[in-house]
Amino acid sequence: MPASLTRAETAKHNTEEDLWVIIDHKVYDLTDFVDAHPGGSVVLAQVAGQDATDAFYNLHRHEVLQQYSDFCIGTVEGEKPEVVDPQPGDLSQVPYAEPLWLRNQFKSPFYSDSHRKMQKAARIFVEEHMIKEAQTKEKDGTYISQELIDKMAEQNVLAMRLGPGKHLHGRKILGGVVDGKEFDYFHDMILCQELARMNSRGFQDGNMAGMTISLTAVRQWLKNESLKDRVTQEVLSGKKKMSLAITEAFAGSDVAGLRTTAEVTPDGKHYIINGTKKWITNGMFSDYFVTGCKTKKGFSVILVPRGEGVETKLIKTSYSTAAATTYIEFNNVKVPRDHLLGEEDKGFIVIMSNFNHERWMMAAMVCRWSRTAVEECLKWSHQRMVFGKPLISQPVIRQKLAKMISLVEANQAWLEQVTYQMNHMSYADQGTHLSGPIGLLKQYSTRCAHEIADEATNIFGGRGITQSGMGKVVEMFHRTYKFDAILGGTEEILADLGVRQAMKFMPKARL
Ligand code: HEM
Repeated sequence: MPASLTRAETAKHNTEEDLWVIIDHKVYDLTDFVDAHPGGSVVLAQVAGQDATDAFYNLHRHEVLQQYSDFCIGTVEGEKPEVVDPQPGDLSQVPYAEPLWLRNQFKSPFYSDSHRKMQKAARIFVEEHMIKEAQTKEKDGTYISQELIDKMAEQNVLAMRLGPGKHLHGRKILGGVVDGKEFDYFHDMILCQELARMNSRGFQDGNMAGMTISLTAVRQWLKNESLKDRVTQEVLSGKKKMSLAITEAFAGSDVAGLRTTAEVTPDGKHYIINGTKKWITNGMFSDYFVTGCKTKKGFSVILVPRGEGVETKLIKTSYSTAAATTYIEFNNVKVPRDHLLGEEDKGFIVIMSNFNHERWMMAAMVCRWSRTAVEECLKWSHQRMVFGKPLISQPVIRQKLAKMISLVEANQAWLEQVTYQMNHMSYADQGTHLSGPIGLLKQYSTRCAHEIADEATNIFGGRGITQSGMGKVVEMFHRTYKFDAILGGTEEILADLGVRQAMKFMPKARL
């Protein structure tokens, strides 16, 4: 039991040599921390012996108090802490901080008990095992630990990332809360949105994003069954890593402009691959590269194991190098011919069919990120005092919040509609009927993120452009939402795709 202390007793400890303060009805002995305090000793001396709740929350995130809880020596007699102290798995009580289906007052036709159990288990897993590493790696730029990969493999988190399918049958997910057979696109969406809560955009990609977008293609298109099974087993058990290597410095979306070549050897048994790839997520630590190449009469996709002639170099982008964004050089790399995905010269369909799931995942994640930015702004504008009043008492701030909330809610509602369609369509039908809507959804999500990041940064002011402290979440969101606007297809390409796909079904109607 923490000690019960009076305000009068606390007031006596009012010097730099003996310094207590009250924060949210709890007493903290900061005597041994004064010299180490990042904000310096002067500010602490100014509030020594006093209630420093407002001063503290104007300058620090609540998580600082959780990290330094050892300094707490008791609670003020007859008083109770008021600030919510979130525990792993908790839902946020801030309005609009969770999608409507997770709020007690609201109902949704899309979610079953199984989805709810999965959400809870995923949140606890992320909070207990991932957030700390994510935030550390985001800062120091090093890659995900094998320990975390092993933990994700053990709980089948890696397998879930590929979406629903046979690879999940017989697997128990997150300690058995969901059977692999019942896993659908809503479970998939929930996982994406819970992972996005790590607030570490570079690490988010560093966390096996390469596998998520390349093993799917191998499973769908590689004809050599034993090779397919072996690679799947190696990657889903976390022993090997892989990435998708399509983009080059010479060409991105226009596959026809790619210059990496794959020439068949005179005996017809191998390809010899030459060329370069750029911005390849996870390339630095990948063992396999699903690589787009020019072949005799077109474009082909080939599974290239790391080996002689493959060289990888780190590229620094505006998010963390934890993503392991890579420049790759293939110099006379010899690969057996049965490592081809689909048909030779017909690789376009392999890449195109793979894009839907990737783009939809990105839309789900960026929507969740946008929501986190809204939550941050609601909390901040509620607690921040300006001109003697909370920031939220300014009508201009409420207008900004109204716009941000509306964008997020509209985005989530559309995402759920598309997800429902995915649950009720074959993979092939999704290619025909959903690639347009998914393209539009992704470009809309990132356009919304653009607006939200802009407003959120202005609400946070200087803190919104500072990488530590109160505005760090908004700062990262503003700096990194563009990755979602570019990776997997730029907004312009996707908007165009959406309209062109729609025109394919245009009847000969007249006004
Ligand atoms: C339990 C008590 C406290 C702890 C553990 C603590 C810890 C910290 C930490 C870790 C930082 C670095 C920035 C961050 O991570 O947010 C910081 C910054 C700061 N702290 Fe504290 N602090 C405490 C109380 C206070 C109080 C009572 C005041 C003022 C009256 C204060 C004033 C500041 C200031 C001015 C900064 C610099 C903020 C900035 O750069 O924007 N701190 N503190």
